Amino acid sequence: MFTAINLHSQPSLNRRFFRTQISVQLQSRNLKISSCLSLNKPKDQPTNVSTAAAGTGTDTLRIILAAGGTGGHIYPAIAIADDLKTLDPNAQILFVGLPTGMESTAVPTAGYSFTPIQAAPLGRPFISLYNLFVLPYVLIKSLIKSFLILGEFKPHIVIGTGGFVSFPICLAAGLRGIKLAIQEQNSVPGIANQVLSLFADKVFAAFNSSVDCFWQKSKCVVCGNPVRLSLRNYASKAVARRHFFSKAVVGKGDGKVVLILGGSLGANALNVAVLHLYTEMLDEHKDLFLIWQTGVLAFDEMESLVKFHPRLYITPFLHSMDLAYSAADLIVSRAGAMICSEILAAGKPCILIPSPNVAEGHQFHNACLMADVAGSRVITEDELDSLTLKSAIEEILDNEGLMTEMSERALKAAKPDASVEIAKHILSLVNFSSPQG
Ligand SMILES: CC(=O)N[C@H]1[C@@H](OP(=O)(O)OP(=O)(O)OC[C@H]2O[C@@H](n3ccc(=O)[nH]c3=O)[C@H](O)[C@@H]2O)O[C@H](CO)[C@@H](O)[C@@H]1O
Repeated sequence: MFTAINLHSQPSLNRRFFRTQISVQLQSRNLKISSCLSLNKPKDQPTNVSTAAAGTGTDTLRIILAAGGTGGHIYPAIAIADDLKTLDPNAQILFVGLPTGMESTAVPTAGYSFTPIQAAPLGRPFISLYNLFVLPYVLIKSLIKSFLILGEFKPHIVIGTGGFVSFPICLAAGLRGIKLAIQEQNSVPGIANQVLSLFADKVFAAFNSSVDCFWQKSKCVVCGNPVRLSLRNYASKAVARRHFFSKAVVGKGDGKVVLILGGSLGANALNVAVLHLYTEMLDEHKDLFLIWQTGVLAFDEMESLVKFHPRLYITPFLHSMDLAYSAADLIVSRAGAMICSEILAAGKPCILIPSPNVAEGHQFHNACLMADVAGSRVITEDELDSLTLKSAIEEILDNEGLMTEMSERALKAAKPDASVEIAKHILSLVNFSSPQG
């Protein structure tokens, strides 16, 4: 039935193939990322701790933002930094993250100083070589580096938005009695943020449900997730669609656009399902357009298997998420907390496929919450195949009334000003009033 390639016949082989691909590409990508580090440094920005702190008077606000690993932790930190800068343009901001993580390029690109530290993920609670030897060694090393950074930069506050790299510097700040705030994106907090909440002055939670899980409920304030400034203002649908498709094909932009997102790293299960359905869907629906973000690691593989189609845009990573959200009528995505919050802010109907491979199954809880507040459809990875996904997409696209209802509910549940609210809380935590009033 499907003309592209029959991957169903070899599911286990496929998974193994993807895993091998991932580890091989990861190694080469790490090399590429570290070598781009210097190329991506903004010229007008200081690039390390001492130069970032240099010239700062005693009355200049100094903030460290600790974030890393994936976009879901890095972009909320950048959103908070942008709003802090709007409120206090003189504030000195330093980001701390992994030397080879996505943050090492995303942060300098956003115009902020970045200093790397090595860190390791907290192990699960069982006895293993990793937990007994590797973790304590890396943790002690990263704590020492964190104390040095704190001593040199002298921040008034440290803000952690997650990723295991944020743990040592936040812990060091807590131990040194420096003000500490953490931001939890998910509906269920991870263990690192639970531990850090013991030292934190404030916990910015995205959802009420995560407050219920925190040991330190009195420190929590529910603000929503900090959505980037660029995702709070959208271009028109027609302009956005012409960014992805040729004018001759997209015309006045009357067709339907489905945006497929695998999260900042991509999602193999979703890629395989889309690979099986895209030709049939595009053939059956002549007004349908697909924007498909595969993730960097799977892109070469997917691109080599996909046949060119003028109504298909395939990319490893979307650098203009504002245009992607604006172009879309329907979004099919993993249930990462930031993407969920951005979908609400954009007011779009969505189908969510939560990743089963995340701590405490938090994406499933995020997806259930989205179903509750915005009527989002949820397909578990066990249920996911091309037929299930195709009929879920068609059910929504064929029902204008349902699409409008889902959009309205999403907009009603959105908290687009979360980042401004968090920035204001931070200024009051450190007793700095905004020069902007
Ligand atoms: C595998 C994993 O650990 N996933 C976690 C990670 O997801 P992940 O990093 O995928 O985070 P989200 O899906 O929540 O957000 C991704 C962020 O990257 C941006 N983006 C994404 C794709 C793209 O092509 N371009 C782009 O700019 C999005 O606009 C968004 O701001 O952090 C989330 C927030 O803690 C968690 O809920 C997820 O469970």
